[in-house]
Amino acid sequence: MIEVRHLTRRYGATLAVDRLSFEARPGVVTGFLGPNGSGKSTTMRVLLGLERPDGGDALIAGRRYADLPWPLREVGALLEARAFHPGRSARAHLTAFAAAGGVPRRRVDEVLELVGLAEVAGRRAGGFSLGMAQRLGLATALLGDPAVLLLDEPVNGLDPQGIHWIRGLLRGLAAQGRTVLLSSHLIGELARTADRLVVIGGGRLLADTSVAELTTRSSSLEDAFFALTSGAARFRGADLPATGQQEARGR
Ligand SMILES: Nc1ncnc2c1ncn2[C@@H]1O[C@H](COP(=O)(O)OP(=O)(O)OP(=O)(O)O)[C@@H](O)[C@H]1O
Repeated sequence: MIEVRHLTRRYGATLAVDRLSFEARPGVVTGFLGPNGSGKSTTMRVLLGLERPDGGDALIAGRRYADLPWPLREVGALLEARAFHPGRSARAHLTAFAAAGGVPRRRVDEVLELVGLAEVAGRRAGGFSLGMAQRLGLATALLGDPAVLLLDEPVNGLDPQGIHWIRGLLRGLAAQGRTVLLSSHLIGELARTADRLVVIGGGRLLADTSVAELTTRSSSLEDAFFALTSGAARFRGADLPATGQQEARGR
């Protein structure tokens, strides 16, 4: 479970996240959608304890990241594709991570198999294509067998076959009861993978809705996205979660 409650984060004069509230629940792929610069990565970085909020809370399994006893086993994250030492092999990278996070070593081969990197596990990760690097990032996220996954634009660099594969993987992980939060600025891509969509713009919640509902209310998903992000949305209010509605009513 992920809970973001009235989260605010500023960078100087820029209000990157503005009293944002939403939840991502177990068993569901939640798409986190917004144009470039809308605050998605900032929200994820706060959830992962990499940034401090100026206000509000960002909780995983009811706790702030810093208060999780075994973070690697509670939450797996993919923020940047090439977050590894280029001279290390994929196996060495994962083994070092496993040792640091208290994860049994046998899990390394399991995740290499899961992401389709078993055959190249001994190669220098610095020579990996972007698609292979994304797979290694996913393997790292899955290492601790976490109940919560936070993935920032995970399909970047993947070919159509890779995108198809990652969709199946993420849906399978949600079907096992995990919480999956998946960010993108592309609505079409998210709609194929996610069950629910949390849409933000300018750091604020614009809609919290199901893909099915958004589809029935608009002539196309792209139209719905443009309507929402241009401020012409009619979804605001109707689809806001209870906390957001209370806030909108001035509580
Ligand atoms: N470290 C930082 N210092 C200053 N401003 C920042 C910093 N990080 C983000 N911002 C600003 O905060 C706002 C939100 O950025 P953020 O990266 O969270 O958006 P995003 O939705 O993830 O965008 P993208 O889809 O391009 O990744 C932007 O205006 C950005 O310029």
